[in-house]
Amino acid sequence: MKYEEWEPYYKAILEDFGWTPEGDEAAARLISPMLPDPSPVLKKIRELIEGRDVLVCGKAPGLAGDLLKIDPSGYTVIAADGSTSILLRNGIVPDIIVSDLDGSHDDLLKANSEGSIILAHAHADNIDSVKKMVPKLKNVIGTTQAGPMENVFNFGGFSDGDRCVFLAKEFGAKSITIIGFNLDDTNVTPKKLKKLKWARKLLGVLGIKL
Ligand SMILES: Nc1ncnc2c1ncn2[C@@H]1O[C@H](COP(=O)(O)OP(=O)(O)OP(=O)(O)O)[C@@H](O)[C@H]1O
Ligand SMILES: Nc1nc2c(c(=O)[nH]1)N=C(CO)CN2
Ligand SMILES: [Mg+2]
Repeated sequence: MKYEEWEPYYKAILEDFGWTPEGDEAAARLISPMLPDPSPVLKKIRELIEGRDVLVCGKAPGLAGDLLKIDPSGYTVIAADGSTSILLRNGIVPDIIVSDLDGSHDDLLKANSEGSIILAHAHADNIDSVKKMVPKLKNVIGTTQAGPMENVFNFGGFSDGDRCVFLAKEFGAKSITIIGFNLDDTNVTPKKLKKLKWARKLLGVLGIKL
């Protein structure tokens, strides 16, 4: 999704959470010089997604059960952040992890060392994690929810799970199968529930009803 198309949703999210863009913009400027040349990683992402069946994994409690019903081997597996830990425990190394670095750092590093590409998302509230983790990662590109920079990308989407789906769309997936999502989960904080509501709305923009 082009930034011009994303921006109205971003503005509405900022307003809904009572945030301003400056913190996100500062985070993008912070991560930018920490990143290696994105071209080889972008090429790998395209190879992994374009024309391929993609499996997006969220971190809802149902993920482990959903994994019993599907054979991930025919898919490009994209993990939303915290779902990485559950996937690793089930013997699955995600091809790509979309993360704002608030899941298990050890599991993120383990998956990365075993081949997972990382999309590290910088926002106003994860600056310490960006500073700590990004220098330790390889095969990493940076993302932002604010205006993109030359090497800090915005493919659309807000929380890790919906950003996985926007990524799959952007890079031309043949199909997108979504597991480990429960957007009506009442067992979460009010802030998380608000993020899940946004996930439903943003997936709706892509024509995906969950
Ligand atoms: N019931 C659920 N609980 C948690 N995550 C869910 C659920 N259903 C779907 N998901 C997706 O799984 C992703 C898991 O990522 P993660 O737990 O790191 O959350 P996040 O996006 O960083 O949000 P937060 O800042 O609240 O942790 C979420 O972004 C969300 O889109
Ligand atoms: N400023 C800010 N941005 C976010 C936040 C958050 O907590 N604060 N959480 C997200 C979930 O992936 C995505 N973006
Ligand atoms: Mg996260």
